[in-house]
Amino acid sequence: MTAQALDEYDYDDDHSDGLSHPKPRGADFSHGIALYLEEVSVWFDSFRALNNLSLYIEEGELRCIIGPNGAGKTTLMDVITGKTRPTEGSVFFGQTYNLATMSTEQIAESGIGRKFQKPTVFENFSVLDNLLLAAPKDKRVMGSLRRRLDADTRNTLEATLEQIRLTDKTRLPAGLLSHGQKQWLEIGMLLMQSPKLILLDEPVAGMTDAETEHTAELCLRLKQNHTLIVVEHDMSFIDAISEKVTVLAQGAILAEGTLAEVQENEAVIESYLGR
Ligand SMILES: Nc1ncnc2c1ncn2[C@@H]1O[C@H](COP(=O)(O)OP(=O)(O)OP(=O)(O)O)[C@@H](O)[C@H]1O
Repeated sequence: MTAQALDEYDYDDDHSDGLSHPKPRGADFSHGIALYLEEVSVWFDSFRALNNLSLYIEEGELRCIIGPNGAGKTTLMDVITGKTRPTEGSVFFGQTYNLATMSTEQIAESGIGRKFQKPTVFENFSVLDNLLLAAPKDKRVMGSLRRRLDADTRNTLEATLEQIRLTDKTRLPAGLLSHGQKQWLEIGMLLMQSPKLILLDEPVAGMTDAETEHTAELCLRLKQNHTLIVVEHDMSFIDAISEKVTVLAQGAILAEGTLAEVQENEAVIESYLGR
């Protein structure tokens, strides 16, 4: 019961303290493209992990990236989030942000959120406190004497708990959640930052079938308000959520299309899916 748990915090809809307004997100999607990579290569010494890769993700798209081990999927996510710099090529978030020149923190603040495969929630903290800790720094209330939530944060919290279906677990220490629930909590922690683009790295690894199904539903809900890139090996999950699928192999795009289309592609069958 969100309302009761949230009522333990003072409610502040007075924005005059200047802390209550979300930072404006500057990413300009006016051309309909959320993310574009052009002729990106990443060299690790003499090994080329990404090979002249060009990728365009439209605003509101849910793009699935699949491919064999070592194809370059993680490297691609690392390039988007600034963890790895492209050796060649350009990476833009909307029209505005040249990601190749920004720090990981600046990229996160610009509206790109990434969930890694392994959940990293604070196990001793409640679901609610994990979400509050993930709120942008100027909105955190944990250290303050008055546990005060501004209207925006409260609204974001309620919407997030609803999205991740943990509304009835707000007081539970995160360590007591199931593996799937921890993953959803971590997605919720991303949502507290109001990202425009969400990257999910193998979100259903280690999940039960029921959890996988719930995660597919969550991704489809997220798609209503976010652009998503999902890297996953689980084909039944991809089948449940996918529109356009990009198949990577040896750092380059092997095929792109619906899952059915790429599954029939001879090169994809040879290098990844098999017969
Ligand atoms: N820091 C690094 N130094 C050297 N080689 C690296 C580095 N990071 C990745 N690689 C290599 O680049 C290639 C692509 O790796 P990457 O992790 O991007 O693949 P992947 O598609 O995510 O694979 P998986 O499905 O197994 O996670 C691999 O051959 C990997 O060994």
